[in-house]
Parts: sequence; structure tokens; C-alpha cells
Amino acid sequence: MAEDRSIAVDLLLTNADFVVTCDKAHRVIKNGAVAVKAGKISAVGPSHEIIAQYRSEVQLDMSGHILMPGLVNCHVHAPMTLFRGLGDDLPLEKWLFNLIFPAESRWMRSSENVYLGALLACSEMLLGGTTTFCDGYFFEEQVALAAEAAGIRAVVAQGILDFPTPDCPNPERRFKRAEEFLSGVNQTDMIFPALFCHAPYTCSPETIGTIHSLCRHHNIPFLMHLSETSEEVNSVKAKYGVTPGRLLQSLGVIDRHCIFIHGVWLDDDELKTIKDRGSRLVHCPESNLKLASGIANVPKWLDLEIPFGIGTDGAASNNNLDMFGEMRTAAQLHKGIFLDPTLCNAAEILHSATLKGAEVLGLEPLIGSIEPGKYADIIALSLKSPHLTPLYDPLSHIVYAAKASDVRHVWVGGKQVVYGGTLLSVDVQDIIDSVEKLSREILKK
Ligand SMILES: CSC[C@H]1O[C@@H](n2cnc3c(O)ncnc32)[C@H](O)[C@@H]1O
Ligand SMILES: [Zn+2]
Repeated sequence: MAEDRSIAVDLLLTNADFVVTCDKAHRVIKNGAVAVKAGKISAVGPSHEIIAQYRSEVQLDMSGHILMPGLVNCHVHAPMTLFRGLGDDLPLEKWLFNLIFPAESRWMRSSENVYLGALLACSEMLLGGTTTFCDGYFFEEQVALAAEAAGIRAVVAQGILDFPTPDCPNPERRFKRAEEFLSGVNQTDMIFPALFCHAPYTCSPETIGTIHSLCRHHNIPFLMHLSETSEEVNSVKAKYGVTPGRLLQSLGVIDRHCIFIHGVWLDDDELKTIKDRGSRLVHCPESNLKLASGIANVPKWLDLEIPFGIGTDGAASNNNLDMFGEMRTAAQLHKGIFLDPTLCNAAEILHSATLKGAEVLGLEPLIGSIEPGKYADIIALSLKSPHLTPLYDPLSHIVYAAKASDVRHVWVGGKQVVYGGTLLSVDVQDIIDSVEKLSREILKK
């Protein structure tokens, strides 16, 4: 009898119509397979080669599917799923100050509510193929707990503002709150703590400088909404005499720790500073459109080679956490604005939602592509639908035609969390029932 020299692994995914690796070379493997051991990818390649080299007691036939890395949602406020559809058709300032901040001070003072909203968000994201998200909110420890329960990877950034917030009613304690958060949440390969200075119009230079120093000290990301609306630019100019980007530059905080969200109104000099100082950007096209904040100059970001990720923003301004929809919007929007169909092509946008997104979050050595050594954060899209037929180019389908509901299977760190479109880690119906119950109370007030 011939000796079996193959290597034993924990999981073999074979016969996928395509493995879209999202590696730097944009490698797409026809009839591909992936071998997974101890949560990480051992090998990826043509099915016949992988099957010859590896064996596993768990071997799944992925024919009729695309395998690709899990999507990376670079900007979310997970608990805000509780406010989905509560305040539509308003500009940012009215939406935020007249509706959302009061709603947060009423409903998000309960850490249980924050946990529940975050759990709903994690469910929505996993079912839609997102395996990593970067969050910013209050009681962010609860978001970390929800992410752990759901089995999704997360950067959890504690929100800091100069005025009373649900988890820090006394603003004088805001730096203590940041430190308390950092000492309470341990970094693992699933949960990565960070701090989120809300915006230049809600955080003083003292707050920005102190929180940024803490981020530098702990070597963690410093997040901030920046240059989201023209009103923001005008109000910062009126108060400080300079634009938001220049204000941060004058404070000496623009560096490799910074992840700036939106950047709709950043001018060329501000963008150049962001590039030169190693900061990164996040594009949230649907939230920017819905709040009529404007449209970020993403073609310029691409020209300048500024690493940028894609984010949905919270469900109160999007109103979903669907990264397939977000990719499609990002790919189409700039073509329409600049009357140039070559802009933001499918490969560029898919990279922003996977490998580049991982790079933006500082997680690129761990996730973002299907490559040996990376965590097995993998999703399987079913191709057996009219809207995905015929198939000439898998990248085209992923960006321009696929829907979140095409996601059939999801693995995070090699652990299957979605099977056949069903979430295995938490009871979604139970979460929906609890949120519906709470929403009836929210509606009454
Ligand atoms: C510290 S982050 C949490 C804080 O941010 C608010 N928020 C949600 N979406 C936006 C946005 O697009 N711009 C500015 N602020 C936003 C959220 O309601 C929380 O108060
Ligand atoms: Zn936001």
C-alpha cells in the first residue's frame, strides 16, 4: 500500500469555482482550494494540488461558490443599529445634535442596550460577509463582549467627547475613562482596543492632544471623524482660524496612529500631509450621501496612494451594515461624479474592502487576504442565482452584482460562524425579538 505523505489539517475547502485571494498580486485561482490548520491558512492553490498535499477529516466541497477573504468594515458604530431608520432625511448637524445625541443620552446609558445593539450589528455583519469591523462608541467594552460572543474580529475604539456622554457623564473624567477602558480590555488576535476622539467640533485641542498621546503610548489606533461636512470646516475655521486638517497638523497629531473617517472636505495640502505622515483614511460613501455631507475625492486618494478602507458608518446613517452595497456604491459613485468609468475599478474597491482595509487598521499581517500564514477569515458566496449568471469575471460579480444574502458560509480564524446562511454563534431570532421589544419603548418616548 502506498504511504500517505499528505499533511493533516483541520479544514479543507475544495473545488471552489474561484478563490479570489485579494493578495497584492490580485491572484484568482480557478477550481481552487484552501487548507486551514490551527485557525490559519496553510495553503491555497488549485484544488488538485491542495488535495494531493493535504488531508482533513473536515473537507467541504465548495463547487458553485467563490471563496474570498472576509470583508473589513473600517467604520461602524455597532450599537446604533438600535436607531436604524429613526431619523432619516436630515443633514448631519440636525441629525446628530437634535436627534441622535439626545437619543443616546436616553437609551445608551444602559450598557445592556449597547451590548444588544452591538450583538445585532455583529449578526448583520457576519451574515453579510464582514469578518472584521472597526467600531467607535460608548461602553465600548460591551461592543468587545458582543464581538467575542458573535465570533467576529473587531477594533474597539472608546469614544471621547468634551461634553457628557452616556458612559462618562462628567467630562472632566474623560481621560480617566479612556485609561479605564484601555486597562479593562485586553488585546487578543480577535479584539484590538483603540481610542476615538469624536470630531474637531466636539473635542478641544487639549482632548485631541491627550488622547493622541495615550494612543502613541499604547501603540494603538487614534480614530476621528474628520472634515465630514462643509459646516464642520466652516465652524472649525471660525473657531481656530484654520481647517480641521490644519488644526490637527498644528497640534502635531497627524501620524501613523491616525485613522481619519470621512475626509470629504480635505484639500490637496491636507491630503498630502496625511499621506506624508503615514495616516490613513476611511471612505463611507453611503453615509456621506444620505446625510448629504458631500463626496470624498477618492480618485485623488488613489492617485496619492493614501491607504484607505471602506466603512458603512452606523446603521442610523446608512441604514445598513452591508459591505457589498458599500463596495458597489464606492465603485459607481466616482464614475458618475467625474464622468469617467475607469475610476475606482472593481479590483481597487475590492482591495479597499479587504487587504487595504486590513492595512488601514494595522491588521494586514494577520488578515485581509487568503494567503498562507494569515488567519482563515474566509467567506463563501453562492453563485447559483440568476443575478450572478453568467460569470465572466468573479471580481466584477463581487463588486457590481453580489448581495449580502449570497454569503452562505463564513469562517473567522478557521471557526465556522455562518453555515448555509445561518449564524451559528448567537441566536439571531432572540436578538431580533429583544431589539423589537426595546424599539417599541424607544418609539413611545
Ligand atoms: C465617538 S464616536 C460615537 C459618536 O459618533 C456619533 N456619530 C455617528 N455617526 C457619525 C457621523 O457620521 N459623524 C459624526 N458623528 C457620528 C455617534 O452618534 C456617537 O455619538
Ligand atoms: Zn461615524
